[in-house]
Amino acid sequence: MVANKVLTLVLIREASRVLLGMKKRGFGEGRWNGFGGKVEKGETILQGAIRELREESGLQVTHLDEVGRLMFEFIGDPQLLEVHVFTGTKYTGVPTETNEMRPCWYAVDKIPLKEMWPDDKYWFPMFLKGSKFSGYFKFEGHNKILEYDLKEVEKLPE
Ligand SMILES: COc1nc(N)nc2c1ncn2[C@H]1C[C@H](O)[C@@H](COP(=O)(O)OP(=O)(O)OP(=O)(O)O)O1
Ligand SMILES: [Mg+2]
Ligand SMILES: [Mg+2]
Repeated sequence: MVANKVLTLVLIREASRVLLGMKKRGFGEGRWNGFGGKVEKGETILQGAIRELREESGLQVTHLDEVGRLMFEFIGDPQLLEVHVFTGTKYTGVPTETNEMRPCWYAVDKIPLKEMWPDDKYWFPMFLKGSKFSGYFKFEGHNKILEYDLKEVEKLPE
C-alpha cells in the first residue's frame, strides 16, 4: 500500500471576493487555484498550509480554518492525493507574484471555473456558501473526472 501524498490548499476570502493564483509551473500549471503544496517533514498540515501561503502569495496568516478534505485518484497512479482545504479572512501583507503563482482577486460571482481544476465546479459552491465538504474524485488524465462522491459535512474526518 502506498501512503497518501498530503497537500494543502488555501483560499483567502473576503466578503465578496476570493484570492486565487494562476499556477505558473508544475502540477496544475495554467490553472487558477488556491495556494498550497506538499506538507514537509516535521510540520503539521496547518503549518504547511501557512508556510505555502506565505511562500506562494506573500501573505502571512496566524490562523486558518480547515473546510474541506478532498481525495484524488489518477488512473495509473497508486498514490492518492489527500488535499486539505483551508480558508482564512485575516492576513497581513500584499498579494505578490512569486515563481509559482500570480495572484488575483476574483468576485465570488466571477470565479473562473473553466480555467480551474474540473473538480472545483463541484465543491467551490459549497466553499462559497460556508459549508464544510468531503469528497473523492477519480481522474483519467488531468481533464476528465470518471467518478466522484462529494458531500457537505458537519465535521471533517480526523
Ligand atoms: C486534482 O484536483 C485538484 N483540484 C484542486 N483544486 N487543487 C488541487 C488538485 N490536485 C492538487 N491540487 C492542489 C493541492 C496543492 O495546493 C497544489 C499541488 O501542490 P504543488 O505542486 O503546488 O506543491 P508545492 O509543494 O507547492 O510545489 P513545489 O515543490 O514546486 O514547491 O494543487
Ligand atoms: Mg504549490
Ligand atoms: Mg509550494
